Amino acid sequence: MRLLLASGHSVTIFDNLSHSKRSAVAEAATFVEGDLADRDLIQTTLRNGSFDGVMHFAALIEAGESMVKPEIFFRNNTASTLTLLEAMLATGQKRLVFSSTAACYGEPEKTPILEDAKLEPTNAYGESKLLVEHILRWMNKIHGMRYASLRYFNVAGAIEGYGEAHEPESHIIPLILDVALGRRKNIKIFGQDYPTKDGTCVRDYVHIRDLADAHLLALKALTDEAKPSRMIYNIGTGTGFTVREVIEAARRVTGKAIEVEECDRRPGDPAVLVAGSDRIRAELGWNPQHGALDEIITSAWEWHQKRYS
Ligand SMILES: NC(=O)c1ccc[n+]([C@@H]2O[C@H](COP(=O)([O-])OP(=O)(O)OC[C@H]3O[C@@H](n4cnc5c(N)ncnc54)[C@H](O)[C@@H]3O)[C@@H](O)[C@H]2O)c1
Ligand SMILES: O=c1ccn([C@@H]2O[C@H](COP(=O)(O)OP(=O)(O)O[C@H]3O[C@H](CO)[C@@H](O)[C@H](O)[C@H]3O)[C@@H](O)[C@H]2O)c(=O)[nH]1
Repeated sequence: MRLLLASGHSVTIFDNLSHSKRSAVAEAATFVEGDLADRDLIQTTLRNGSFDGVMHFAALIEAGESMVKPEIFFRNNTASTLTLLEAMLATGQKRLVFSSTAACYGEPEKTPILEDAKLEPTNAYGESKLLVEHILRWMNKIHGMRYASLRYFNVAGAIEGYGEAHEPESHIIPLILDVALGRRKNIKIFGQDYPTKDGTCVRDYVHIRDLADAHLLALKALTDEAKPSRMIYNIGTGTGFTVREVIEAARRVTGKAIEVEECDRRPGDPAVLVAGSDRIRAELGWNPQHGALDEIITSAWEWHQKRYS
């Protein structure tokens, strides 16, 4: 949103505020409070403006929760996305950037994961997003909908006063920083027996600023009819870190001890998710600048302290 505004775009945010606050929306953006399931309101919103494209971020995002209540993920992430797509078709809006996920892959056969790797999610969250990718393929084939599906790996870090906060918080870096700030007693490590160098899960952490750049590039490509009408890209750095390494990096950055508690595995977590992102680098010129883990955590820490101190 902030990068779009800074690049001269007008932005309309459509969100039901189920997992966010109105205050996160920049003053310069138009805000519509509504649910993805409300086709009439989406259509009215699309008709009220002139849009280069739709960026679709709205979703339930906790892989762990999806293994307890899968039905709400299929309803909210899959069925309601279909409602959005129907509204787009009805209003002649044919460009979409979709927030997909590394969770579409499941447990990879090879690392780094390339976009044509097998797609076998290990959690219902990933499946709910993969189903959208399948729907999009047909929307492209039959209706000519132009789309970019960006499979984010683990997004983290902060930019220009905007950082990572989920409601409730479930993500590893903000949780660790909560411990550093004394807002939580310890960080739980989910699983110590994964086939990784220290037994904890490996993830590829990508800075939110680099992710935002990828969205702008994708939108630009969608408006260029000479570019492919269907794009699928991994968004990650190509370097993975174990949970213990992330905690160690946070200790370095914050100077705090950060107590840990060793816990059982969280159902549905793949052992290793590391991106091969050469395709978006080659085709769209994506050039991530903020990939170093310490830099990501430093930006997150600065933001976290301001927010909660
Ligand atoms: N954070 C990550 O590491 C990560 C990684 C891969 C993919 N993604 C995807 O990126 C997107 C954004 O994730 P985030 O981390 O900012 O999560 P978030 O929870 O902060 O943002 C999701 C937003 O969607 C809204 N929303 C949910 N359901 C809605 C509905 N039915 N109608 C309207 N609004 C609704 C929520 O209120 C919230 O503001 C999601 O689609 C997520 O699956 C995130
Ligand atoms: O208290 C915690 C929280 C997480 N973890 C572990 O830390 C890693 C990262 O977990 P988390 O931050 O919850 O992210 P993921 O479950 O990897 O999922 C994120 O990254 C995915 C892409 O890789 C996205 O699709 C999801 O939306 C996003 O939540 C995982 O191995 C977890 O098991 C812990 O050990 N303790």
